Amino acid sequence: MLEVSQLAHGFDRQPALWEIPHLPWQGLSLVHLRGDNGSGKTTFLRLLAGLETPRQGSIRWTLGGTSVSPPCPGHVLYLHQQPYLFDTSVAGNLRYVARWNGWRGATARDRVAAMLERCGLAAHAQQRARSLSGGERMRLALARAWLLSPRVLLLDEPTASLDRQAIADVSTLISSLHETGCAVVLSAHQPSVLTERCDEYWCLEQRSLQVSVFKQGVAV
Ligand SMILES: Nc1ncnc2c1ncn2[C@@H]1O[C@H](COP(=O)(O)OP(=O)(O)OP(=O)(O)O)[C@@H](O)[C@H]1O
Repeated sequence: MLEVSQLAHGFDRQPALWEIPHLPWQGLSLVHLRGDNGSGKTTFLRLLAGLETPRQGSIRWTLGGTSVSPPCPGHVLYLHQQPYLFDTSVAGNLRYVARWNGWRGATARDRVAAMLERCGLAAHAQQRARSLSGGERMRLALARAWLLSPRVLLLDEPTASLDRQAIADVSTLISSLHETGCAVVLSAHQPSVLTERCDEYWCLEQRSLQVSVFKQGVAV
């Protein structure tokens, strides 16, 4: 699903943050991207989403049998740690996506209502999205992404600054999304219930990417 070749990226005249000769990924595993502060995790995720253009090398996503370079709008989504929310109600944020999807009338209403329930936001439907707590904001951003049925979600520190309950809630949602067949790469500094569920680790260190894969807790 993902094929990265000879990738290198840096800013201004600085040396490359890292060099990644080859990274193939089938998109089935739940991936935890880790690395020290400044190792280039956000930059890597933004490159995979097509929000930056690599200095060198190529990134190809295979979606529905077609190989494409990012950006892949609606298919490969990047979610920032403090996701942008439209300045309207919680339900309004989801209705916006419903319209984008071409849903109208009862179809749109039912799907928005079902997603609000699924993400535990039904009681907040009429609240202004920007007044939500950090955990609720992330759940709304995930709900909005989910309505788009993306093939890949790239999550930048989705549980940073959240308390234990909010981490558990967000983690459950991300796992559910992953179980629907959406490929997920998430960056996180702290181990959490979410990172413990990951079965593949991409570690940016010493200007390179180390990959470890686990099956039933055993490295393969
Ligand atoms: N637009 C930019 N212009 C110049 N330098 C940048 C830019 N974006 C990132 N950098 C630099 O690239 C390096 C990697 O940044 P990045 O945010 O990708 O790291 P990170 O691993 O996500 O860090 P953290 O864990 O602290 O969030 C940092 O030194 C940062 O200052």
